[in-house]
Amino acid sequence: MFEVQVVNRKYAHHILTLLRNKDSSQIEFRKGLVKLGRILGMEIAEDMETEEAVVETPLGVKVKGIRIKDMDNTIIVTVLRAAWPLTEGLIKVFYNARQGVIAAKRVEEKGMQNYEFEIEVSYVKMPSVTPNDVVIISDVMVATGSTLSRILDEVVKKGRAKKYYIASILSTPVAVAKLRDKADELGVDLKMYAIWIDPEVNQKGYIVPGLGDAGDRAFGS
Ligand SMILES: O=P(O)(O)OC[C@H]1O[C@H](OP(=O)(O)OP(=O)(O)O)[C@H](O)[C@@H]1O
Ligand SMILES: O=c1cc[nH]c(=O)[nH]1
Repeated sequence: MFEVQVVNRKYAHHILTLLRNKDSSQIEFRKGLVKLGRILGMEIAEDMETEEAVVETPLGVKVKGIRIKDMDNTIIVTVLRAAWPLTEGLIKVFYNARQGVIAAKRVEEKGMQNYEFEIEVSYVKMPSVTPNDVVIISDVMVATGSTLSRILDEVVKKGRAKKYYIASILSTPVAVAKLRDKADELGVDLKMYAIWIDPEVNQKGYIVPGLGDAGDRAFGS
C-alpha cells in the first residue's frame, strides 16, 4: 500500500520558498531544513493512533490526556548527507526514536536511463526492526526515486516494520510512481510526506524548479 501527502501549511511553504531562493545562505538553508523536519514530524505524528493516558499533576489532580502509541517505537533512518538537518527537526517530535544511518549515492557518471540511476550504498547502520516498529526514512530530495527504492531494500533487510514513512521536502511524479511499485513489490505499508511535488526531473536528475543540490547547499560543495 502506498500513499503520498503534501503538507498544506502556510508556514511550511514560506520556508520552502526561502529554500528555493538561490540567494539563501548555507545557514539559512540548513536551518530551513530543520524547521521543515519538525513540521514533517508533526504531520506524521498526526497520522498515528493515540490512546488515553491518565497522569497526576503537581497539584495532586488526576487528569486524562492522550499519548501517541508509537512514540516509543519509532526508528528514524537518515539518508546521508542532506537529510541530516531534516532529521534534527524530526527528532524534536520523535524524541525517543532509535536511529539508523545509510550512505547512498547516485552513480551520476553512468548517467540517468529512463529516470533511473544506479545507486551505490557505502554504509548501513541500523537498529533491528520489529513488527511493532514504525520506520521514518528522512531524505530531502526524492527526484527519480532510485535512491529511496534502494534504501527501502536495505531497510527491510533489518526486519519488517508495521508502517514506513518517508519524510521529504520535494518529490516528483516519476518518484511517486516508482515508490508505489516498490511498496507493492516489497509488500510494505508506505506513506510519503513531502512539502511539495514538483513537476519535473531534468536530464541531469535535478528536480525542477527544485532547490538545487541540497547536500551542497546545506554543507558546501
Ligand atoms: O531520487 P534520486 O534521483 O535517487 O535522488 C535523490 C537523492 O539525491 C540526493 O542526494 P545527493 O546525491 O545529492 O547526495 P548528498 O545529499 O550526499 O549531497 C537526495 O538527498 C537523495 O538521496
Ligand atoms: O534536485 C535534486 C535532485 C537530487 N539531489 C539534489 O540535491 N537535488
